[in-house]
Amino acid sequence: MFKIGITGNIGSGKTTVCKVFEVLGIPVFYSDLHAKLVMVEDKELVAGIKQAFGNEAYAADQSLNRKHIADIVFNNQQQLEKLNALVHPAVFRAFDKWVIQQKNTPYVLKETAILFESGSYKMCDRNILVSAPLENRVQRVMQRDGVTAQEVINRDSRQLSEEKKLTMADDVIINDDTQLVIPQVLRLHKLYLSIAADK
Ligand SMILES: CC(C)(COP(=O)(O)OP(=O)(O)OC[C@H]1O[C@@H](n2cnc3c(N)ncnc32)[C@H](O)[C@@H]1O)[C@@H](O)C(=O)NCCC(=O)NCCS
Ligand SMILES: Nc1ncnc2c1ncn2[C@@H]1O[C@H](COP(=O)(O)OP(=O)(O)OP(=O)(O)O)[C@@H](O)[C@H]1O
Repeated sequence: MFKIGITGNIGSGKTTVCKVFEVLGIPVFYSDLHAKLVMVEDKELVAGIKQAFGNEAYAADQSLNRKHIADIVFNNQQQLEKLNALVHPAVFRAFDKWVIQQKNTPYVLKETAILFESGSYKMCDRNILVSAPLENRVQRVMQRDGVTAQEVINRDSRQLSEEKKLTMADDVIINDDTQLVIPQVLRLHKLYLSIAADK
C-alpha cells in the first residue's frame, strides 16, 4: 500500500485538510483517535498509564482523564516521552492492522501530530506538512477548544519547529488563510495518483 504521512503543528489544520482527502475517497487513519481508543481498550497499556500517571489518569467510569494527563505531560518533556513510549507502539500496531483492511484505494493517509518526532514518517512513502504561522494556529485552537494562548504555545513548544519539519517533508500545504487549500490538495492528489499508478 502506498502510504502518505500528514502532519502539522497544533492548529495547523491537518484534520481539516484530511477531510478534503476523504471527500476524494482517500481513507485516513487518525492517530490521535486511535491513540485514545487503545488508551482505554488495551488493558496492559491502561495498567502502564496508571502506574506512570496515577489512578487519576482514569475517571471512575474508566474513561481517560485527558486534562490530568495533559497537565502532566505538556509541562514536562520527560513525562511526555514516557507517555509516548507507552502509547506509540500500540498505535503503530493499530495502523498496521488498519492498512491491511483498506482495499481498492490508490493510497492511504496517516494523520499524526508527531509524525516526525515519533519516527513514523520513515514508514511512509511520502510525508506532507500542513503549515501555518503560530499566530493563526493559536487563534484557531483558542477558538476551537476554549483554551488560553499560553496552553497552545506550551503544546507547540513540545513539538519540533515548523522550520525543522519543512526540511523533512516531501510536500507542503500552506494553510495560512491567504492561500486556497482545496487546489493544493487536488495538486497533491493528482501527484499521488500518478506515483501510485507507476508503482
Ligand atoms: C495527553 C492527551 C491525553 C491530551 O488529550 P487532549 O484531548 O487534550 O489533546 P488531543 O489528543 O486532542 O491533542 C491535541 C493536540 O495536542 C498535541 N499533542 C497530542 N499528543 C502529543 C504528543 N504526544 N506530543 C506532542 N504534541 C502532542 C497535538 O498537536 C494534538 O493534535 C492526548 O494528547 C494523548 O493521549 N497524547 C498521547 C498520544 C499521542 O501521542 N497522540 C498523538 C499522535 S499518536
Ligand atoms: N483553512 C481554514 N479555514 C477556516 N478554518 C480553518 C482552516 N483550517 C483550519 N481551520 C479551523 O482551525 C481549527 C484547527 O484546525 P484542525 O482541527 O484541522 O487542526 P489540527 O492541525 O488537526 O489541530 P490539532 O493539532 O489541535 O489536532 C479548526 O477549528 C478548523 O475548523
